[in-house]
This record gives sequence, structure tokens and C-alpha cells, in this order.
Amino acid sequence: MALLEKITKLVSRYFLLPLVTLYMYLIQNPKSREYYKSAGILDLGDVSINYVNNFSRQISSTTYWMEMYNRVKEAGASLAGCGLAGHDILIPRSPALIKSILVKDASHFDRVGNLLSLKGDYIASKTLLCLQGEDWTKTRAKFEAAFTPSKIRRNFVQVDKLGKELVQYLNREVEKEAQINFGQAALKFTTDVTGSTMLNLDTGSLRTRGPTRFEEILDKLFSSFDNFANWWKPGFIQWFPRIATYFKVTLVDEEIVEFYRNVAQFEMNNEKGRDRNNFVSVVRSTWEELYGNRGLYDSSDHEEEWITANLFGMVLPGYKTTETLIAMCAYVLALHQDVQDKVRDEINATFESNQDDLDFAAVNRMTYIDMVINETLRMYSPIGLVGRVCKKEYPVPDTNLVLKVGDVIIISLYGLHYDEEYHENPEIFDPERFSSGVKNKDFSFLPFTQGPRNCIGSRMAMLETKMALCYVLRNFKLTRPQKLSFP
Ligand code: HEM
Repeated sequence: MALLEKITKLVSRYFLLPLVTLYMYLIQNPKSREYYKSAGILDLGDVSINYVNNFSRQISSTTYWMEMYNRVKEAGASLAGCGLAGHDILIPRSPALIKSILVKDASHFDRVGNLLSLKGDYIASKTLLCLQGEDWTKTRAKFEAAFTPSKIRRNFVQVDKLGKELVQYLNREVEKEAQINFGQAALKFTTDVTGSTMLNLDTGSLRTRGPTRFEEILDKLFSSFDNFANWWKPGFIQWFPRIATYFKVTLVDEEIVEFYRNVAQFEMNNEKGRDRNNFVSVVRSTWEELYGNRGLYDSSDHEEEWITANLFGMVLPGYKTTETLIAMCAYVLALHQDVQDKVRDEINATFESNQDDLDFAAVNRMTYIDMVINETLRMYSPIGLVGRVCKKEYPVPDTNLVLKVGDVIIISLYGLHYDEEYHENPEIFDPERFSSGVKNKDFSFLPFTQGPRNCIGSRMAMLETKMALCYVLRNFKLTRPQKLSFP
């Protein structure tokens, strides 16, 4: 393994990196620099080589685009343009413009995942996250049914049960260790919540100290690319999408696909025991209504494949993001004992007014915990940026710029969340800034974004986080580890 790692590093540093840098250099288009300037928009130049250099220094895209956003801010502009890998990129800073892009004029745009097209990946391309155009509109409209407030209320019982299991897990851990890994506990919690609410499975991670089969499957996605043999796939999928689709090439490891396929098959073979309210059933009926025998649209997709892809596609964006949020809430509460005491008071009052238990309505009545979670989302948003790609010409409001098809927009959520023009003293953790809700932070606070393509699971994420905090703070005091240094 160590040898393989060394080879991988050498190949990346001395072969791939120079090759990509050369490619970036060759595709720079000097004429492109007039694009923004001629419309009177600040142009930050072609950043391709700089982007690759930063990437090789392991600077994340979140940090990179936040720095770009800050350059726009320092210039006192409300938007700016730059070039990257042959694309013209727009970086908006004004909440009004961001609102137009995400909501009012959303029909001009698709989501850009990354610069890699997944059209040829037979699993990833069918997930809600990657679907584009008409296919996305139809599927999203059907999936929304699984995330309405009344459907989230139905999930409450499962989340509540897992909140209690989280306490038991933590109790067992504190008996063994003086200092425990809270992030690990939060991950087990969100893993089990996702398993039970999205896949109908009792995944039992909180009852097991070591990793369960489901945890291994989730983890495998991130270790797939440790395997050098998989490195050819992204390029192949990008450049030969039809051949890739024909031979069912996917970036997703076969063992992972097999796991979700088994869940899909169980649902398809379980006609009698079918509960139309659970998410697996919603995915299946979406396929039947849209593409099945008497479906509204033709599709060459196979039912089992489509369901498999969409189960995988709903698990993927939810469990780690929510784990990050819960862990970051614990981190800030450990640093701010006064805030922790105040949240605990609210939680204790809620338990006591409810026969020492929680119910959905009571949890929703709590306000201070919401303020704390929102302030954590502002400072430590699990997602740092979102992108849009222009699919029909777009005259940018109040400017002379008309975006052309293929232009990319990068909205830096961190840039917005730390912009002192919108959030006073942004470096300071202050839940009070959310005392009148999130409304007055319109489009300068966007952890789940807004508009038709926003996060479909935001209500679920907020419920999970609140429940985890309720059970943890009711039973434990969070303190900062002695030996760790904090940023
Ligand atoms: C704290 C937790 C979470 C955060 C911060 C978060 C944030 C986001 C963001 C920023 C987007 C992109 C929105 C855009 O492009 O405008 C997104 C999309 C998405 N999220 Fe979440 N998310 C979280 C939890 C969840 C959960 C729990 C689920 C599922 C149960 C979920 C499912 C999705 C899906 C399917 C999409 C793609 C929606 C579409 O393209 O129509 N997310 N999320």
C-alpha cells in the first residue's frame, strides 16, 4: 500500500500535474478577457493555472472560491468574472443577484456539479443530484412528496428512537475512554437515521462499536479512488459517455451498487408488504409513474437500475453533511459554555413540559436551539459553494452582461457567510444574530441555498441535528479536550 501510495504521488506530481498545467495554459483564450471588461464588469483574469497550483497544494475549492469572492469584495464590486479551464465564470456577491439566479431566473440554469460531466456514468447520472433539465424537474417534483413537513413528522419516531440510542452509545464510550470521539458518534447517528428513513433498514451502527456493513459501504465510496486501477474511469466517462453507458462504467464501486441493488430488489419483490409512505416506495412509484409500463415518458433505463441509483443518490448527500453540522454544533457549544447552558435550559424545559419526553410539535417550538444551529451553519457550513451552468442566454440584471450558454456561476457560501457587509463581526459566534429568524438574512445566508434546486433534505437535516443536540445536552456536558489545539 505504501509503495502504491508513493507511485501514485510521483505520477501525480511529475506527470499528471505538469500535463494538466500545460493543458490549462494551452486552452487559455486571451480574447475571453474582453468578455467581462467590455460589459463594464470587473475581470479577475484567467485563473486556470493558479487553480491547478492551489489544487496540488491541497487547497480546497471552498477556500479557493472564498478567496476569489473576497477579491470581488475588496474591489468593492457586486460581481466579477474570471476564466477557468476554457469556461467563463461569474462570481456574484450581491444577494439580490444571487436571488435572481437561484429563484426568479432559475430556469436559465442547471446545477454544475464539477467540471467533470457524469453523463456517461450509469449510476451517478441518474441520481437527483446529477440529473439535469426535464428529467430532473419530473423526478424532483415526485421526490418532494417524501420531504413535506408531514412526512418529516412521520420520521420523528425513528429519529427519536435513535436519539436515545445515541445516548446509550455515548454512555458506553465514556465508560471506556476519558475523551471520546464525538464526530464518530455523530456519524453513527446520521448513518442510522439515513439507513432507517431513506432505506427502511435497521443499520444498527449505534449498537456496534466497530464499523457495521452499512458504515463500510458508506466509507467505501471515499476509498474507491485509493485504487489506482480506478483512475482511468473519470476520463473515460467524460470523453466516451456512450461507450461508458453501454458497458455500464461507473465511478461507484460495484460492491456499493450491489448493496443498494439488494434494497431495490427487496422493494420490487415485496408487493404485499409495500408501505407507500416510505422513501424506497416513493422512489419506486416515481419510476412507475414516469417511466414504467404505463409511464408518462420513455426511458431506456431499467427499473432496478434507476431505483438503485436514486437510493444511493439520496443517501450520499445527507449523512456526512448532517454529521458535520452536528459535530460542529458540539464544537462551538464546547467552546461557549454560556450558550451551551442556555440551550440546555431550553431543552430541559421542553422535556419537562412534555412528561420527560419529546414530540415533534414540542421540538419545533424551541427557538434558541434553532438560532445556535443557524449560527453554526453560517460559520461552518458543510457545503462551501454551489455552481450553476447557463443553459439559455441570461441578461444579468442591472448590467450590460449577457451570459452565454455554458457560462458558469460560482456562489461562494463561505464568502457570503463571512461578508461583514451582511453579517457584522462575522468571525464571532453569536446566535443572537438569528433572533428574528433567518428571514432578515435573505440570500446572504444560504447553507441549503434556495429556489427550485435547493437542498431537498434541509428539514430532515434540521430535525436530525436538533434531536441529536436535545439528547446529548440533556445527558452530557460538552467540554473541549485538553490536548487539542483549536483553530
Ligand atoms: C446539514 C446538512 C445538509 C446541508 C448543509 C445540505 C446542503 C445542500 C446544498 C448546499 C445543496 C445544493 C443546493 C443547490 O445547488 O442549490 C444540497 C442539495 C441536495 N441535498 Fe442537501 N444538505 C444537507 C443535508 C441533506 C439531507 C439530510 C439530504 C437527504 C435526506 C439531502 C439531500 C440533498 C439532495 C438530494 C440534493 C440535490 C437536490 C436537487 O438537485 O434537486 N441533503 N444540499
